This record gives sequence, C-alpha cells and structure tokens, in this order.
Amino acid sequence: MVFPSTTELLGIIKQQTKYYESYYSNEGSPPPDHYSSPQANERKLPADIELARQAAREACIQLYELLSTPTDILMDVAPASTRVMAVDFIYTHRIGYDLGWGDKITYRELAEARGLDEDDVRRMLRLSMAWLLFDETDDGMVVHTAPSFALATNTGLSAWIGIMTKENWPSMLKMSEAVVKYPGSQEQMESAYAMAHHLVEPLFQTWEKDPKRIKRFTKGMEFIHATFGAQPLDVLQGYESPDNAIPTLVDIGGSKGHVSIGLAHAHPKWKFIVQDLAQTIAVGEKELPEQLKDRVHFMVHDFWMEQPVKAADVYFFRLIFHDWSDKYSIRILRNLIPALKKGAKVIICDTCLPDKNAVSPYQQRQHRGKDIIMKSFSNGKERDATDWAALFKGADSRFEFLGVRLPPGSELIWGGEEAIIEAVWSPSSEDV
Ligand SMILES: C[S@@+](CC[C@H](N)C(=O)[O-])C[C@H]1O[C@@H](n2cnc3c(N)ncnc32)[C@H](O)[C@@H]1O
Repeated sequence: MVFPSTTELLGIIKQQTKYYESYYSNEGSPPPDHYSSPQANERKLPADIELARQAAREACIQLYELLSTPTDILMDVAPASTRVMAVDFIYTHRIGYDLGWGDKITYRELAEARGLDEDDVRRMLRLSMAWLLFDETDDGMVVHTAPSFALATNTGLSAWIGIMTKENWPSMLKMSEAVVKYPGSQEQMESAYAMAHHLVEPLFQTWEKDPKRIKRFTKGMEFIHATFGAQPLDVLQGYESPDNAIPTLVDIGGSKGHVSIGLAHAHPKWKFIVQDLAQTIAVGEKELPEQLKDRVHFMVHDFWMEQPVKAADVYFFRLIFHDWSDKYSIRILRNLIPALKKGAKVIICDTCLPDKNAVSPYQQRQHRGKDIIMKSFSNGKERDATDWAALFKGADSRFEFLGVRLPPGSELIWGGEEAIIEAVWSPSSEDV
C-alpha cells in the first residue's frame, strides 16, 4: 500500500476542512466544537459535507501517525487505555447523567450523590477532561462538554459504551490466552469472552437470565442501527410484491424489532415477524408502537431449531452471522430449508470486509477490529464477499448466491458499512 506523504495529507486536510467549514460559514456561524451546544453538535450534515469531515479527520490521524516515531506508536497504548478507563468510570457511576447542559456542580456534590470519595472523583474527572469529557470552570465547578453530555443523555450511546467497556473490554484482554488454549476454535464456549466472563453456558443464554444486560444490549443495538445502520428502505429495494399479495419478512434474531419497525414504516404493504429469545421478545412486544401491531408480530424462536414460519417471502438476518463461526452459521441457514418456498430470499445485513489494500489502514483498523471483536466475543467472524458466497454454498447448493451490494449512503457509515448480502432459494424442478 502506498501511503500519502505529509505534504499530500496536509493538502487533503486543508481542502476538506475548508469545504466542511464552508457549510457553516455560508450560514454565518463557525463549526461546532466540544463546548458548543448539543443541538449544534447533533446536527445531521448533508452527505458531501459529512464526507469532507470524515476525510479530513482520517487525514489528520494519518498525519499524526506519520509524525510519530515507532516508539510513539507503541507508547500511545497507555493514554488510549486511560480513555477507556475514564469512559467506563463515567458510565459505571452515571457521573453527570442528571446534570443539565450549562449547569454547574461541585466535585463534592458529584461524589456524595454516588457514594464515592471526592478526591477519587476529582482525579478521575480531570483525566476525563483531558479526553474532552466534562470541563472545569474557573471557580472549580464541573460542567458538561458536548461529548460528556451526549454520553449522559443519549441512552443508546450510553448502552453501547456499556457493552464496549463491560462486555468487550475484559474479553479483549483474554484474547492472547484464548488462542493458545483453543487454537482456531469455532466454539462460542471457547471464546475469550467465555473465558473472561467465566461463562457456564453460551452468552446469549447467560444474558437471557439477566434483564439488565438484555436491556443494555437491545438498547445498544437499536442505537447502532439508528446511527450507523443501512437505511431500511434499501434492504427491501426491488422486493415489492408484484401481485398485490401481502409479503412477509421474518426477522430472525431481530432483537426488539427496531429494524422491522423501520422497514414497516417504509413498506406499508409488508408484514413482519420478529423472532428472538424470550426475554428479548418480551421487551419488543412491550415497546411496539400501537399503530404497527397489525403488521409487526413477535415470536419466540430459537434459530438452532427448524424455522416455524413456512413459505415467507424474505428471511432476514441483521448482524447475526458475524456472531457465529462457519460451522454454526451453516447450521442456522440449514434450519431455514424446510420452510423455504422456491424463490424465497435470504437477505443478510452484515459487514462485507473489503480487500486488504482497497481501503486505508485507518479504515482497515475499523474492519479488522470488528472481525477480532467478533472472534473474542463468540469465535464469530466478519466475512468478505468470497466468504459469504462460500457460506451459502456450504449450507446447501440450492441457495443461489446473488451477491453483495452496499446500500446508497453506506460510504457515510464510518468504518462500519453494512452490506446487503442476498441469496435466493432455487431448487431444481425435481427438488420442489
Ligand atoms: C447482534 S444482535 C442483532 C440484533 C438485530 N438483528 C439487530 O440488527 O440489531 C444478535 C441477536 O441474536 C439473538 N439471538 C442469539 N441467539 C439466538 C437464538 N438461538 N435464537 C434466536 N435469536 C438469538 C440475540 O438475542 C440478539 O438479539
């Protein structure tokens, strides 16, 4: 891979930042910073401006790394881990979760409200401030910055941070041990996560017995979908029923139905059946908007069992297969077969890894990071286009692989573009 020079990177930064800033200067205001209001920071930018912002950000990181010595690169691990610690501290103790934007509070009040030592809180928050979370006023009071306010008030973002620090972080530190103990394992119970959390049964069953974890996970998944997900419209693009029949989509492992709900709004003719484990389905049923109750249904179904909904038009899986190794992913696909009618579509929304040299090392970092997080989590994996084709072929030759497409706008999804991976059930006439 050819890396841009410092001069080229400076050129990119200058050009892209100027373009990004032009959007604000046309409106007569500067771009927001970490101290600007939440409204200014949460504003959704037009696609071209957002792309310019991302390009400038990536070039800045590349420039920073180009100006780093080999020792610098390695020594950066220490501050990076203190950032995780600071975020975990705030999340764990809900520091500032009831502090309004612009409100001030003393360290003592923060500590007393959480039953913590004042000096511990001061030191942890001064570390957090160095990472742009909270600020201290001239008179020694604590106030929010835009990032700390976002963590405190965006329940989905907060849940996602909790998943990262409480669930993932301990398992990442077990990874090196797991690959020695269980080399090349495809088993969930042999994952770094299982080791770190001392699992006695598979993780989804473990979570099922812990309503707080289920709530955090469903909330976090909903946030990821709303913030980085492929737009529901694109998933069913080209699938409108030609004959006025009411088509059905089965959303397998659909959590609390956030994707099906989005799809239901976009496709008023379709019916949706969301399947998941019992606790998750209970959350979904409780939260389902009244006006969708006739078209979005929930069903407890374990995808290790045969699919009970026969002859649906689409069997949909979002962010399911990356949780599982090939051995288990093939099992999930095979459990569909008795239910499939000729022409039924299997639509998967998941990552499709780009070629190693097709994207910058910075973007590779996101993709490869996700791949190894899935390994540490459950010995799952992210797949490239060849892997996806092989998965369907390995499940059954009657799955005709239709390919992978990236929905419009996926280039805006930083490091996490969700591909749409499709197959059609095509038995030969003797098989039908
Ligand atoms: C990574 S989440 C994806 C959720 C949702 N599809 C989304 O895109 O936000 C995986 C989902 O699979 C569900 N799941 C795990 N094991 C399952 C099983 N054996 N049968 C059905 N669902 C299961 C989990 O409860 C969870 O909701």
